[in-house]
Amino acid sequence: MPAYLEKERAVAIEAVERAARVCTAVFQRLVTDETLTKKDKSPVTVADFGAQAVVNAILERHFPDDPVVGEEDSRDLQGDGGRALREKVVELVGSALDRPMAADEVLRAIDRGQHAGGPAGRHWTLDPIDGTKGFLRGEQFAVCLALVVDGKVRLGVVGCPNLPYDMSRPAEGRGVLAVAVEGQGAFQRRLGASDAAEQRIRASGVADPRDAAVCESVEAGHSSHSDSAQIAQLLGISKQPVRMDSQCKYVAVARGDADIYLRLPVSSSYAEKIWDHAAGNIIVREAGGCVADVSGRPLDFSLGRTLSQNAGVIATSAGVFDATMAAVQQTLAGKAPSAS
Ligand SMILES: Nc1ncnc2c1ncn2[C@@H]1O[C@H](COP(=O)(O)OS(=O)(=O)O)[C@@H](OP(=O)(O)O)[C@H]1O
Ligand SMILES: [Mg+2]
Repeated sequence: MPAYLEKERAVAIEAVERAARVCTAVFQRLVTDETLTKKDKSPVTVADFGAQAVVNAILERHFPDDPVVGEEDSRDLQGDGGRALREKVVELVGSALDRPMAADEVLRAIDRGQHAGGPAGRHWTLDPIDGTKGFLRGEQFAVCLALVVDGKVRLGVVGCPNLPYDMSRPAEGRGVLAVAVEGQGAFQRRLGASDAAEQRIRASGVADPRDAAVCESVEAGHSSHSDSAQIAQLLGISKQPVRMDSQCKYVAVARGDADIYLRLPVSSSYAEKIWDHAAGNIIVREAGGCVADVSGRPLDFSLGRTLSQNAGVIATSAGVFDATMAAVQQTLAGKAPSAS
């Protein structure tokens, strides 16, 4: 008998692999091109659309009835105004899939990502480039794909083209694909190696919070750096936090590079998007770690396109979860994030 979600796991890995190749190709071709500065946002736009089209086309081929909650839609690619961008994306998608695709097929593939999500049945959720700013800087970004069944994340794949495979031996190459299926543990393999061997990954066994390493967003607008400094102080942590873009932070906790990921709300009006957390969430949990929001509630993926009943995210290895939550609550007590 095939293992639970065996086909979905294989297809999701293939889709993330191909989408990651799209992103890397765009980066090499456009961001490093002398005519474009890294301030130019167009490379990320082309890669975002291209990666979403590629993943959605692969999902449709294997699972035609499964809807997708994806970050992008095709509006900017339509009509005369969208022609230049559309042509670039169509060419990119054709070469990534090894078959030409007509423009309307590409737009339709992108728009398969417009599902509303919710509690019933199956849907995929996709962030074609998570950490767009990291992508443009040539630092960390990730292609993230997850399957939600009956409101719960059951499968997650995070492709991290720029993450060292082994943090203690960075010279041995970059490119990590992390994958987890509910009940089956979390694994990593080398991104870009089709027959790559998989290695089980586990969150750290750190028990004393003073020994913990913290990671957080690069952008202070996405997670409060001042609150995290206060939490680290309460926990007796002297090491500086590692700042990294994207769901690579979940992978860092899942394989013990870091022990605590803090995402501390800056504004009470921002609702986290499910595609920014679904895949990373199951990878950390299957690696033996814990994930909750700043109130200690589990993340609720059954409510549509956002985590509307959660605020922030705390992901840690199991041994430091309680202490971290206590420090988070002490720090945030009586401090309402601004409503702007
Ligand atoms: N205000 C606010 N608060 C919290 N999160 C926000 C906010 N605004 C945006 N985003 C989402 O953050 C995603 C990037 O993830 P990170 O914050 O972990 O990385 S980064 O350091 O900011 O690059 C980023 O994902 P991408 O857009 O895919 O890069 C956003 O979806
Ligand atoms: Mg994102």
